Formats: sequence, C-alpha cells, structure tokens
Amino acid sequence: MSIVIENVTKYYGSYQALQNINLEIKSGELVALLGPSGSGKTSLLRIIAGLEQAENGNILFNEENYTNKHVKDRNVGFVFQHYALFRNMTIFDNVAYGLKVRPRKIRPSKTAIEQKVTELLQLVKLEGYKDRYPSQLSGGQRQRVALARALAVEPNILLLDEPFGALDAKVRKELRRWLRRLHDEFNVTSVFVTHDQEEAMDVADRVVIMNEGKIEQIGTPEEVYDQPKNPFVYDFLGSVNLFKGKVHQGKLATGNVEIHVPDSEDGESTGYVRAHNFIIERESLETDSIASVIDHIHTIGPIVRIEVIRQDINEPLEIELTKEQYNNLELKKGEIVFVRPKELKVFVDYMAGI
Ligand SMILES: Nc1ncnc2c1ncn2[C@@H]1O[C@H](COP(=O)(O)OP(=O)(O)OP(=O)(O)O)[C@@H](O)[C@H]1O
Repeated sequence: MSIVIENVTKYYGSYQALQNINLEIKSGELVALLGPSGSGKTSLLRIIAGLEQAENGNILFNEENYTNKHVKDRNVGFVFQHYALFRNMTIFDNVAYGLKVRPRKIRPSKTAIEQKVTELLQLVKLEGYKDRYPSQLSGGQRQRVALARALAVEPNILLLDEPFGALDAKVRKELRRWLRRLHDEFNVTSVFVTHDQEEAMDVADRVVIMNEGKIEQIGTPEEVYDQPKNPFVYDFLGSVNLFKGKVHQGKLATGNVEIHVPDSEDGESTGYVRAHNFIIERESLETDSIASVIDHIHTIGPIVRIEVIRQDINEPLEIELTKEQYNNLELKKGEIVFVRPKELKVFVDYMAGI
C-alpha cells in the first residue's frame, strides 16, 4: 500500500513541530525517518498512524484520503521501543492478541489463530518460547515477539518507532536483519523512525533526513551519503572535516593552502571532507598539501583513525586509513606529514557577512 504525505503541518501549542512535509512512499518500500532528537520523526509517524492529527495537509493510502480515518480503520501495525508486551500473557497470547480481540464476525477460528501464531513464532525463531512470559525473554527476543504481534493482523503498513533503541549494538544489528526479512516476506510498506544513521543506512530502501520539522533530503542510502544536498546532511551522516575559506577562480584558500575546487562559485565557503577521503604523504607535492603533525593514532578493527593538527591554523583533522595503508606509511605520533583531501564538497556560506 502506498503512502502519500501532502503538505503536513503540525503544531503543539504555538510550537511548529512539522513544516509542510511532502513525502511519497511506494508500496512495499521500507523507509527510514532519520534525524536528531526533536526533528519531528515521531510526530510524522504518529500522524501516519492516525494517533495524532495534523493541522494541515493530507495522508493518502493507495491514493485514498485517510486523513480523518480513525487509527482502528487504518490497518497499520505498530512496534514501539516502549510498547511493552502484555506482561501477564504468554508469548503465544501476546502474538494472538490482535486476532482474538477482533469482532466475532471477522475473528478467525481458534484453529486458524493457532496456526497463524505458530507460523509467526516459527518465522521469528521463537516457537519453543510460546508458553513463556515476556519477563523470561531477552530484550531482543521480546522485540521479535513485538514484530510477530504487529504482523499477526496482516497490516498493510508497519510503523516502527525506535524499535531497537533500548538494545545493545550487536542485538540491534541482528534485529535489523529480522525487520528486513519480515518486511520482504509480508510484503508490507514500512516506515521506521531512528536517530541511528548506521541503522537507517543498513536497512532502508530510502532514507528521509529530517531536521527542525523539515525534510532536508530524501534518497537511497548511497544518494544521501554520496550526494548530500546541504551541510546539515553532510554533517549528520558520518564524521566530517571542515575547511573554511574563500573560493576565488576555482581555488579554495584555507589557512596557507589552496585546494582546487573547479566547479565552485566564488565567495566565503566551507569545504567538507569525510575522514576516509584523505591522502597522507611524506612530502609536499601539491598546493593543497597541508603540513600537519600526527597527534593521535587509534585502531578500530580494520580502520586506523588518525588525528592530525594542521600546522598553518593549529586545528585538528580526523583521518581514517585502512590498516594496510597505515602499515605501508609507518606513521608515528609526533611526525610531520602532508595531508591532501581526495574528495571535497563545497557549500557557499550564504550567511557569511549577513
Ligand atoms: N505532545 C507534545 N506536546 C508538546 N510538544 C511536543 C509534543 N510531542 C512532541 N513535541 C515537540 O515537538 C518536537 C518534535 O518531536 P518529535 O517527538 O516528533 O521528534 P523526534 O524527532 O521523534 O525526537 P526524538 O528522536 O527525541 O524522539 C519536539 O521539539 C518535541 O518537544
């Protein structure tokens, strides 16, 4: 089922939590709403769910206007971080709940419910746990039950709000795989809220980056990472180094170096370089070679993170090398090296001088 969000605006009192949100989600897509705390992700999800009303705008499901439909009539499934399972019910009864409470006319038979719940528990690999109570499961297992419970009623749309937020990194990763598998298997349209960029990039077909009640960019994980539309997106997705300066005739002057930026407009600008987009050399070979002192070396698995201090302006840069690159260079703390940005994206500082 497709979802269209048209010009949605939301106020809490005089505070505008969502500003003119427009978003189209295709049937069968898994979309992540990603943004810092307070950016409006949960508000948007709750409006899609029908748990919250927008002041303006429309919500369409399969091109039909659902804006004023009650949550009960939307056929959406929910998984929330704090939407705890019923503590006094077994795992089986938790998953069966949505089916058991249906009005008699549309309630499946006892055998049909049993079959459905058994299938779902097999799917999330918890068939042996059906008689346990939630307190007897780990956090990750509980969220798998929550996923099974949400899917039991065969929703057209699955909405998840930080579903794995309270779990440790390894379990989160495992649950992402579950989400992706169940999403594909059940052929639902899923929207999930997260502030964890790795989680969004790992699991979503498209990522919607939100900030201060607005959408900054919508795109596949590759698009938003490789072609960020603005400084906010660049900064939010991964560690980045800033080169503040002035562009004149295709060169960005920063400190006492000049970096070639052939396609950039003249003016006060900032160059953005990701930590893995640098070359470290022993000699100054180009006008953009930045003499720097190695201040800190830190190995994290196959990546070596190196902090250097630019000698011209005494500011740090964070660089990431592969272990192989690092071993070939034989770098040591305190050494002077020359650092060159391999790939730099320039945004003009429109606010400069205002
Ligand atoms: N019921 C409410 N009453 C008043 N203000 C609210 C209410 N719910 C949310 N807000 C405010 O609206 C803004 C957006 O909140 P929202 O929960 O949608 O953001 P979020 O991106 O999901 O944040 P988080 O990641 O922290 O959950 C925040 O500034 C929040 O304080």
